[in-house]
Amino acid sequence: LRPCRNNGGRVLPPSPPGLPIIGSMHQLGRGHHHRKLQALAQRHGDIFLLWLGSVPALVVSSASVAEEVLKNQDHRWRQLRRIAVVHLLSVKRVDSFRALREEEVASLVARIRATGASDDERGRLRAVNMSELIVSLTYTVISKAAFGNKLGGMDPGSCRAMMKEVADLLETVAVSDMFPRLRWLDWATGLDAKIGRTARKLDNVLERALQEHEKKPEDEDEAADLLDDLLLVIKEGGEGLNLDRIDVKGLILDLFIGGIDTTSKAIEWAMAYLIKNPREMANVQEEVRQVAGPQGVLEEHLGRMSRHAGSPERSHADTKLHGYNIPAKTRVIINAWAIGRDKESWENAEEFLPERFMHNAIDYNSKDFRFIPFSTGRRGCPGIAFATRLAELALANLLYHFDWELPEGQDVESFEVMESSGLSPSLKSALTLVAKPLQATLQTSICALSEKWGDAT
Ligand code: HEM
Repeated sequence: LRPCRNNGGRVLPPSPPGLPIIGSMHQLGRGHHHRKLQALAQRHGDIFLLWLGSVPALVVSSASVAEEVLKNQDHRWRQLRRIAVVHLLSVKRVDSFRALREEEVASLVARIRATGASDDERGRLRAVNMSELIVSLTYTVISKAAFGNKLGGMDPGSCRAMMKEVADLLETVAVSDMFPRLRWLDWATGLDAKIGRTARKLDNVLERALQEHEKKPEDEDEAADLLDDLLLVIKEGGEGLNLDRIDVKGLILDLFIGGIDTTSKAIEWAMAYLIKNPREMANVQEEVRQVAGPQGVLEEHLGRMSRHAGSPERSHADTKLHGYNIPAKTRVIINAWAIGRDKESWENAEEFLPERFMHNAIDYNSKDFRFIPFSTGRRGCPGIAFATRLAELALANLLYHFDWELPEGQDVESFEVMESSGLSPSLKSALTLVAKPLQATLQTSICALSEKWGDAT
């Protein structure tokens, strides 16, 4: 209808044909939006406008346009974000949690051994739900880092259930997101009430954790956690700080929402792709086992491995991008998934080739816009060091301590590495694997050798 709509002399980006009232919403369907947006970009270009009801959204699908948006178009700067970057998630502070990470990863390995141990007379190992164990690892590490060993007096099970409620709400599309004038419909459908209930529950938990920390005597022996740090920053009041309780609770909640699922899914996806690509699995296991010590992988080993890796935004004012006029309040969707698979940027874009990232050839931390899992610029992820340290340590230990197989009846060819729908998609089905402990594997090889060569071995 309007490949290059001219709006009062202003040239808007091209947009797919829309329907009355709903605009282009029907093009998005119910899930896998990153794939649908990629297909639309193939037809309409790296930068196009999508009408979500009456709300315009600019979709960016190439590294060069993403660079322009993230570097130059974003002038926001938030005080809270600065605290997260400078005080809570700095490399130095992340270093200080090394013992916590190593302890929790060792406990993950022990849990896999225990859960997967054989319970039948043929000595067959049991399949382990790795998705569940991995998310429990990231949840424990982040909550202990944020609230200390007592987890702010929270019962871990109910806290996780509550975080799931929050994540589900974040994925719910409110009518008012698409049609701001129909805000009353969110009240009528009960969405407002549901949000209110979850917010109150969340606030109670965070308030309790906050009060416990405020009561804590200054000379208490227990090591400081991120909530202690935050209270100290506020007390010292530097940098013109003017934060209230809601800000403090909001920031801690951000760490939970931003950190737990993202990091566990990164580990889960890496495991799934390695299972699907046995040659890559063998290569990376060989390297991990050469570098690690007898106890497994410690953080000091990671740097010696060559495979070690060194919400919609809104434009606030009318602006120009690639020759197009972008009206104020347009949402911006950067399809990092499509950018990471762009054939212009990547050879064999759809293939799983970890060698691309060997020796840190590609900088995923803001300099190379062809690969931006953590976004970049002032909206970029402040938890990048926290996430990569934990994910690398966990993954390296999983690969060191076990050989991995699919459960009986499944084979690599039919194993589907496919994502679910949702804000940060996980695998469509939980990752269930058989973990053969290293010792058992060695023993099996020795037995095989003995059979082959007889007693001489
Ligand atoms: C592999 C793991 C992770 C990935 C892929 C990831 C990715 C991202 C991305 C793409 C954003 C920008 C979202 C936007 O544009 O609105 C973001 C924001 C954020 N991330 Fe992460 N993240 C990860 C882990 C973590 C961890 C472990 C933490 C904290 C412990 C964390 C804390 C945050 C926070 C607080 C924000 C919001 C920043 C702001 O509002 O300015 N993330 N993350």
